[in-house]
Amino acid sequence: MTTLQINEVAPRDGFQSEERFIPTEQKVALIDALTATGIARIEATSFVSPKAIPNLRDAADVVNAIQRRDGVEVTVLVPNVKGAERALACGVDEINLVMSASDAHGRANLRMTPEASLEQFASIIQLAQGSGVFINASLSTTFGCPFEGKVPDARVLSLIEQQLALGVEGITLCDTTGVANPAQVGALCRQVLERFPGVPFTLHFHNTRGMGLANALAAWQAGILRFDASLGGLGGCPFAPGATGNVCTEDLVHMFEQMGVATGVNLPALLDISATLPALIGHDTPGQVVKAGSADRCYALP
Ligand SMILES: CC(C)(COP(=O)([O-])OP(=O)([O-])OC[C@H]1O[C@@H](n2cnc3c(N)ncnc32)[C@H](O)[C@@H]1OP(=O)([O-])[O-])[C@@H](O)C(=O)NCCC(=O)NCCSC(=O)C[C@@](C)(O)CC(=O)[O-]
Repeated sequence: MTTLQINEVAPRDGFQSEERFIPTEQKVALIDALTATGIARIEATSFVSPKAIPNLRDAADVVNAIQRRDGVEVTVLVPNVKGAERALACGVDEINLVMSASDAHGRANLRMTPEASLEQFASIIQLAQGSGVFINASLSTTFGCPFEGKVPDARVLSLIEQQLALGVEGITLCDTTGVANPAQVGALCRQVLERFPGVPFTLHFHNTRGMGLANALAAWQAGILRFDASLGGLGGCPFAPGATGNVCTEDLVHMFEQMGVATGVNLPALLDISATLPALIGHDTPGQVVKAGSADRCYALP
């Protein structure tokens, strides 16, 4: 059976909305620990406006300081050409472009409509030509928008088609505010896999309404093998009202491993790192397995 690919996004999606600044060396230490657990990819930071996201103002310092490990790709979130120039200067493995499927979230988050984002993508792909950097694109509000409600599948499919036509190589479908349900996820995943064979699709869920793991399961049952997830369940887009944490990495890994689906990730190591998060960020995390222990945990008789 194919091993799943887990993309750890806590250093980006998780830290972007934390109130207190996490010192650069602590970010680097966390990333270095995470890349030793068997994850396929780490979203180390984002190259965005430091005024908009002060906690990631040290993006270049983080990318330049982390250890590079064979088999673990370093990706960074990029919204525009300025971000791409900064990312390319650091020698990342992947650029994860971001745009929204809905106009209103696009404007709130990126000050761009989807059409304007696609124009940025075209310039960035030109800029990255010959660099060997993989171009992924994350599509926010794929399953619904906090301002506009349901986003029609036809719009999502059309935007995917336009991204691919520009030269985007991989696509992440994002449930920004945790509105997706497993039936909806299964149906859309089957559609994209059938319509765009060979394109690596990743699913990015937020657990805002407790449907994150169920949605990941539905996506896997439809044939998806790549998942974004965030250590401790941290995360959330600061420009999407009501957004809360991503599906928790250790809970996701635990679920799949318990089902006999290989993730390649060392769960005990991940849990050890997750247990250090509250001290790092100054508050508890929503992760569950770190508190309850693995399902095969047995207690001593009273
Ligand atoms: C949207 C923009 C780019 C508009 O940037 P803008 O159009 O330049 O307008 P602005 O007024 O916001 O710009 C403010 C300042 O930032 C500068 N700037 C502009 N871009 C960059 C850059 N790349 N790197 C460094 N600096 C930049 C820009 O030059 C300007 O500098 P000033 O003239 O004031 O000195 C900016 O406002 C921004 O970066 N916002 C942050 C967006 C963000 O990080 N959102 C959260 C991440 S997306 C997310 O969480 C969703 C996701 C991916 O997880 C999936 C999901 O669940 O949906």
